Amino acid sequence: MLIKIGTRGSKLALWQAYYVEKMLQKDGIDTQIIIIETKGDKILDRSLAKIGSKGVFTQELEDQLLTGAIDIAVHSAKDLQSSLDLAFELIAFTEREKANDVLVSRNTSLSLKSGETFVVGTSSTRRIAVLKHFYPHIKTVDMRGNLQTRLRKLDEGQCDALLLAYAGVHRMEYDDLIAEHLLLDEFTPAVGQGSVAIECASALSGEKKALLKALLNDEDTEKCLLAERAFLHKLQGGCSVPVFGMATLHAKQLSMTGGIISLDGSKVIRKTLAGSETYPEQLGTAIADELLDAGAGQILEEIKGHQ
Ligand SMILES: NCc1[nH]cc(CCC(=O)O)c1CC(=O)O
Repeated sequence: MLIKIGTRGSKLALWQAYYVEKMLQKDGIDTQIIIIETKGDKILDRSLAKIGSKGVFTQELEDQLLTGAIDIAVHSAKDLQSSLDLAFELIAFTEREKANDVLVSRNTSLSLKSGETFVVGTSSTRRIAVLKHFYPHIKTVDMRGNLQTRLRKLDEGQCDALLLAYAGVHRMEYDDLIAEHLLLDEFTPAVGQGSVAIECASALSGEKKALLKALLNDEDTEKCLLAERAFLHKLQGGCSVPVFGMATLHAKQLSMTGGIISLDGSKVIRKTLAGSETYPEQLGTAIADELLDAGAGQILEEIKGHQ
């Protein structure tokens, strides 16, 4: 059997595609990697919030799923919208890498905790808001582009450090530049961070779907991601809204922390609940409901007014 794998062309995206390819090849499946450029790759001079985050990294891949030019699209799970069109399905989530954020710099003695003032490059509304809340002495500059572009900007002196997902830094083998691992209680990651999601057209054959799920899906990660994505869906957050959420599964106990932070970092609402691993979506939805009861709707309105 041949599986055609669609991916964006950045180094991190290709790492993810090769990772998936290796898992398939191990079981004797033939593969072909097809690189597809998305709007998010082409437009680098505007923030994601301004482009309109919906589908910026996924639209062109979905177009090719429909034509059959590719069988699967490989995504960073956190780049995916919280709900897909009915014509598409997520059939697998790969085992999650450590989900925390890291501070990256050529000067690895830098630390947010030190109280020293320095400039951090990031364009994530979540990371900017969390910095303002916990580390108001830190200055930020907007920084988009793939990891290699950001590192170049760091080397050009546009900032002293970057705030990035550990998963991407590790996969690109930049571990030596990690100055600090950030706490999950402060920098709770974006929904899906660290996992690779496999999308297919709903019309893909049942045989291919079953095989792909069997070879690529990590059930524990899937349960966590289902909870997180239900949470995101209920709060209607795209990747440009500073909503965060992370579920974990220990000894069959599913637990999740989810929250929202205002853009200026002044208001944070965060809840942690435990739930049943059999119904992960219920847990995500319950956390979203608790946040809405605690005033999340008002923060969401403020953010929409801003963009
Ligand atoms: N928004 C871009 C993006 N999408 C996925 C990752 C990192 C890897 C991952 O979480 O799977 C990154 C870069 C970053 O946030 O540092």
